[in-house]
Amino acid sequence: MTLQAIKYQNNILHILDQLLLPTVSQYIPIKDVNDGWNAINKMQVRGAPAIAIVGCLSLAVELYNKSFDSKNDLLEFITNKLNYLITSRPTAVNMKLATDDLISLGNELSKDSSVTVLDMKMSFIATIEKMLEKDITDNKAIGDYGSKDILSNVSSKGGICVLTHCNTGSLATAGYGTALGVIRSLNSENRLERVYCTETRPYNQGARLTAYELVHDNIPATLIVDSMVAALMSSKKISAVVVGADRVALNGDTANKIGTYQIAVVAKYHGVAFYVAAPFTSIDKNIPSGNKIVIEERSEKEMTYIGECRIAADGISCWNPAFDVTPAELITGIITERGVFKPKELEGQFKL
Ligand SMILES: CSC[C@@H](O)[C@@H](O)C(=O)COP(=O)(O)O
Repeated sequence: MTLQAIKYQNNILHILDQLLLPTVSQYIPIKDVNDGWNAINKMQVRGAPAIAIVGCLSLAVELYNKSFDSKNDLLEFITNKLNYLITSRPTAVNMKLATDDLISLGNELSKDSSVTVLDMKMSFIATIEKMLEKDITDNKAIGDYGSKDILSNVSSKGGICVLTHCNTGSLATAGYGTALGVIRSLNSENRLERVYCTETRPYNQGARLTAYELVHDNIPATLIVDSMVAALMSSKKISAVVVGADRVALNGDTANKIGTYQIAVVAKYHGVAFYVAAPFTSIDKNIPSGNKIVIEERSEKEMTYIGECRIAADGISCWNPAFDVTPAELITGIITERGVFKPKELEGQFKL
């Protein structure tokens, strides 16, 4: 059975509480946008695509039981709720792009006199529900394109070793995953000898979540500490690094989990291909380059404690940026549901 971070049926939404993983698997109900905002902000759900899907579904659940006097009231309601959801976490762009799409749908429907208030409400709900399905289809396409591209650049016909960072799998998406989707595809084609996953300090998405998914799916995997990446590349044959993205700028600069940038630098030094796997819903065509990306800074408690146990010296000050930006020049390819692009080819995709 595949892992499911998001369970949605008949307008009832539950999410797997990722703060409790890997020791406890517990689903919690999300009954409205406030619950959605809190779950995203506390990182009970995380990962750029999952943040947008849960945020939007929390709105769908709230909308379902509400009635509106006019289409203007409905549009104002969803605009306010969506703009609130965007404030839950600032770096991933997916929630913002979903907001723009839903508001422009609202503007279109409000002008159409054949559409009733109820039609408009149901149309929002149906559009949001489709996000779940589309994310899985997109991830499978990412997996196929990515595995083909990686394999086309290796001479061996046998299994290869890859490295990934953070969690980009079923827990970060509607299912299958982006970078982890590429790894799943390599594995299902019997071309994966081993995936190495980093612990991903300070929140440990790699040790807690990616390792959990890999063990659950019987994928050959080895956990390493973040500071072992250079040693790994100098002592083992790593064919590629595949990571996800929270926001890709138009020039290909990519914000992803803190530590991604240093892995890209080390990969360049060792001549290892470095791929970003991300759906178009993670590409921000309004940002020309990575220096315009807002980087979320999180509580120092994530660094100074493990659970309730303090591990850092009392009184030390901390800096805890949750993401960093990998410059486009370090990226071999951006794997999307429409194919694999060089960073400089990305802009052209928005002119088609
Ligand atoms: C498919 S998930 C891609 C990214 O969102 C992922 O790599 C990542 O950085 C997640 O960060 P997180 O802070 O856990 O939300």
